[in-house]
Amino acid sequence: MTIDFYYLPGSAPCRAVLMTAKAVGVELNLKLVNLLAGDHLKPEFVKINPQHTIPTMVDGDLNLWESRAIMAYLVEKYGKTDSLYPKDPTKRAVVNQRLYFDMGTLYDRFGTYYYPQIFAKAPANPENFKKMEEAVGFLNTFLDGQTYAAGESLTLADITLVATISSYDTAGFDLSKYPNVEKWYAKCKATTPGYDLNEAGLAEFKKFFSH
Ligand SMILES: N[C@@H](CCC(=O)N[C@@H](CS)C(=O)NCC(=O)O)C(=O)O
Repeated sequence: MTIDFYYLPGSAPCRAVLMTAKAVGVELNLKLVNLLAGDHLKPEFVKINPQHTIPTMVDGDLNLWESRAIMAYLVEKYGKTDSLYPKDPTKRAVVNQRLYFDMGTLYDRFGTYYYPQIFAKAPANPENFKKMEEAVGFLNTFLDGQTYAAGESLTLADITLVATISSYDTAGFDLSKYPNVEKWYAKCKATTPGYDLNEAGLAEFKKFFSH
């Protein structure tokens, strides 16, 4: 069965799903959605996802959006093991905490600081910059004494967080003040399946920050 995947290579949540699919060994039928051309607002796409966001996945009767929900679905439905999203409630709780932290805090604060500058030519807001620094500081603390974001092995927490942190890096945010994050980031780059797909997407993403 074909899994349709509506995406843009540069989008951080899309990059996270691409890496997850690679890690799980699932092939996605890639369908580009050009946000700048308004593809996501066309009736045929709104019919699939009324919220008109990417990433969006269609697998049989299931239309699914929200990157972290898609990632969890791919592992649960197609993963040969549960290592990326452990079934054990205690382990899964920690992975979930990191997934929600990424969505509600780390990635959210990135968008709050950078996107008005990029898309609305608004001036930088130093208060929002401090919030971003605080969020990366939280991640640095979570990583104290452990190799990966939710313990000693790679999980969906790392995949979503590395998509976000690589966006910070690409935007020119200085990670050198966060040694645990730097070490973990290097480890993720070397060990996350499909990290090359993230790199390729970042090349697109970078264009927004180059002028
Ligand atoms: N929390 C969502 C965020 C999705 C999102 O905001 N995607 C952006 C592109 S990166 C988008 O589709 N924007 C167009 C819109 O909201 O209409 C996720 O993780 O999937």
